[in-house]
Amino acid sequence: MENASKPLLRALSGEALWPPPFWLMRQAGRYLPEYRELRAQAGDFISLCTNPALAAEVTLQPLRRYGMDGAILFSDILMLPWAMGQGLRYAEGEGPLLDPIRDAEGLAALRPQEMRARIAPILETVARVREGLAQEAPKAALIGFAGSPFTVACYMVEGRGGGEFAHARRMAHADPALFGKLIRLLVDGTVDYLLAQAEAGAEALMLFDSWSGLLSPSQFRRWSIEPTNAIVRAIRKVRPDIPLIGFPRLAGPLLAEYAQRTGVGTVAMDTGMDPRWAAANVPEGITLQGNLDPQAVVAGGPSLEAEARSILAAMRGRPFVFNLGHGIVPPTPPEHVAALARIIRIG
Ligand SMILES: Cc1c2[nH]c(c1CCC(=O)O)Cc1[nH]c(c(CCC(=O)O)c1C)Cc1[nH]c(c(CCC(=O)O)c1C)Cc1[nH]c(c(CCC(=O)O)c1C)C2
Repeated sequence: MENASKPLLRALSGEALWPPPFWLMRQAGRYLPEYRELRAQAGDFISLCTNPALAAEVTLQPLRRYGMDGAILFSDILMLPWAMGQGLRYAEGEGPLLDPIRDAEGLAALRPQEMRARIAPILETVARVREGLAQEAPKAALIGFAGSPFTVACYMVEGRGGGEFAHARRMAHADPALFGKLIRLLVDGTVDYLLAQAEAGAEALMLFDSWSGLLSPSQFRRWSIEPTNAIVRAIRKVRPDIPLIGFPRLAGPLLAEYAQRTGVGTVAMDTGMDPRWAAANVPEGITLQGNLDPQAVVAGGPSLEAEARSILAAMRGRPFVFNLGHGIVPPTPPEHVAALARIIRIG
């Protein structure tokens, strides 16, 4: 299937389509009973992410129910540090736990040279999802992804989520040489990882920068915009046309500078971003994506409809991909997602 016939790829490449294409962050996952069943079969989360048959199946599950225009590879941003040898486990109810890296010795213990071998099953998943889409959903495009260097570094230094990443942000100020070394390692690893996904069949690539909004403006430029721009330039040398989506969550007005300076063709808006402000301040040629509150989908009813319609109204006439402002949450009733899909399809 050519790019020309896939609405998501057209919108990501700058075309204003109406109704807009849509997909939803974390569209595969715990809110779906069929996911919970498969997850129970796989055992732990890392086993699921490294089992190509099961991970491909989980990736396709939401498309069967809702007909999204995009499938996002089922994996996690922390599979990159895992592939570089950092200890990682997912504790029930606690989220990811890593062996924290706080000094030069910790950083030197990583084994980036092993990354390619360890991601092999993830690349196999990408290839299987492409085959599955060709059979079941030929107009849907496959999105590959990675975390941005800063966001991944937050987890690598802190060892866990759930807070404000004080150790990571402090290291960025107190020892920028060490933090910069970690960021450079991640820039190189992310370029390799994303290009490998593209080679295996990913048709668009997204960088999740979930925590860059915690940074001061000067630190945001140094640790989010600059590394993202380095990744974009390196990918563009090999794949000049592959659509790239950046998601600098909680960036506020720095979203405009991120859009101008990183080189990504699409910026994703978080829940707090006013889509009218983004439409006025992000250059016209850049596609916008977002930004319905995931809690509106949990609630459903008139608020879901009104919120979705106001985003659609703000984005009309502009290259746009409808999505949420952050990931779907587990208590979301599956029928509310179906209602949302109907609202978007009407436009
Ligand atoms: C379903 C899932 C994922 N990760 C985690 C889970 C829950 C694990 C389970 O089933 O128990 C653990 C898992 N992994 C992570 C977390 C968040 C930890 C925290 O609170 O800091 C959890 C619970 C870290 C993570 N992981 C991700 C981000 C960036 C986006 C965001 O901000 O939400 C982040 C920050 C990306 C991610 N994560 C995932 C995907 C692919 C699926 C899809 O989108 O449909 C993607 C793109 C999948």
